[in-house]
Amino acid sequence: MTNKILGFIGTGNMGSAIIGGVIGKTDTVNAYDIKKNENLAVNYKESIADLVNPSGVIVLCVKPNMFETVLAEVKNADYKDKLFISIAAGITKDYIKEKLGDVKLVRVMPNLPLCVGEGMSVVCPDDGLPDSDMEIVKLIFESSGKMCIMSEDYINKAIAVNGSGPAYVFMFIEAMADALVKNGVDRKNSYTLAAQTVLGSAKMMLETGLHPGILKDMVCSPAGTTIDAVIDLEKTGFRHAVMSAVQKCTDKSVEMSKK
Ligand SMILES: NC(=O)C1=CN([C@@H]2O[C@H](COP(=O)(O)OP(=O)(O)OC[C@H]3O[C@@H](n4cnc5c(N)ncnc54)[C@H](OP(=O)(O)O)[C@@H]3O)[C@@H](O)[C@H]2O)C=CC1
Ligand SMILES: O=C(O)[C@@H]1CCC=N1
Repeated sequence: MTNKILGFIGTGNMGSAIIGGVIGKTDTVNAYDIKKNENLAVNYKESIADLVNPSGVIVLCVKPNMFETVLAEVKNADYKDKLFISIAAGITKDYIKEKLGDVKLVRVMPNLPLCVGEGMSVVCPDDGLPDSDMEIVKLIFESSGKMCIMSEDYINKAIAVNGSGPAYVFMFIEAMADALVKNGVDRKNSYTLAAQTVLGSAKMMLETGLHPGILKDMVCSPAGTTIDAVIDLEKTGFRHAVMSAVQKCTDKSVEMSKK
C-alpha cells in the first residue's frame, strides 16, 4: 500500500491493464485520457495539468508519437519533484529528460498479460532512485506479474520478447487451433486446447526450472508422434523464424529510439 497518488496518462490497452493491478493498493488512482474508459474505477481528470498537480507518481501510457504533445502539457503543471514512469517503446530516458529536465524517471517495458496478473515487466530505474520510489515501482508492476531490473541498454532487446512476444504467442496458439479446426475439432475446444497447452508448458518450465530441451525430450517418445512434428518444425525453420522475428523487432526498437 502506498499513500502516494498515482496518475496515469493514457488508459488504453496498457494503462488499463496496469491500473487493474494497482486498484486497492493505493488510496487514489487518477487518470487522464482524451476518451474515458467507463469500465475503469479511476478518477478521470479533465486535463494533464489537473492530473499531474496532485499526483506523486505519473505513469506515461500513451503511444510513442504522443509523447511530445503530452510532455509539453506536463511542463505546464507542477511536475518537478514527481516520479515519472514511462512504458513506451522507443522513447528513451534521455528524450524524456531533454523535455522535462532531470526528473526522477523509471523506464519500464511491461506486457499485455498484466491484465490477467501474469505480466512480465522489465524495469530500468535511474541510478540512485530513492528506495521509497523503487517500492512504488515494485508495487505497481509486481501486483500484476513478475518484474526484473535491467539497464536501459538492454531494453530494446527485452521489448522483442516480453513486450511484443505475446503477439507471437497468440499467433502460435491461433496456428495450432486452426490446424485442429482443419481436422474437424470445433473452434472453442481448439482454442482451449491450444491456449491451455501454452499456459501449462510455460508454467512447467518456470516451476521445474528445467532446460526447455529436456522438457521437449520428455514429450518426444522414441518413434512416437511428437518427434515427427519436431523434425517438420526444424525443416521449416521454426526456431530460425522466431529468432529472426525477435531480431527484426529489436532492430525496430533501436530505430525508434533514435528519433
Ligand atoms: N500494447 C502493448 O502490448 C504494449 C504497449 N506498450 C507501450 O504502451 C504505450 C501505450 O500502448 P497501448 O496501451 O497499446 O495504446 P492504446 O492506444 O491502447 O492507449 C493509449 C491511450 O492514450 C490515449 N491518448 C492519445 N492521445 C492522448 C493524449 N494526448 N493524452 C492522453 N491520452 C491520449 C489514446 O486515445 P485514442 O485511442 O483515442 O488515441 C488511448 O486511449 C505505448 O507507448 C506502447 O509502446 C508497452 C508494452 C506492451
Ligand atoms: O508494438 C509496440 O510498439 C508495442 C511495444 C511492445 C508491444 N507493443
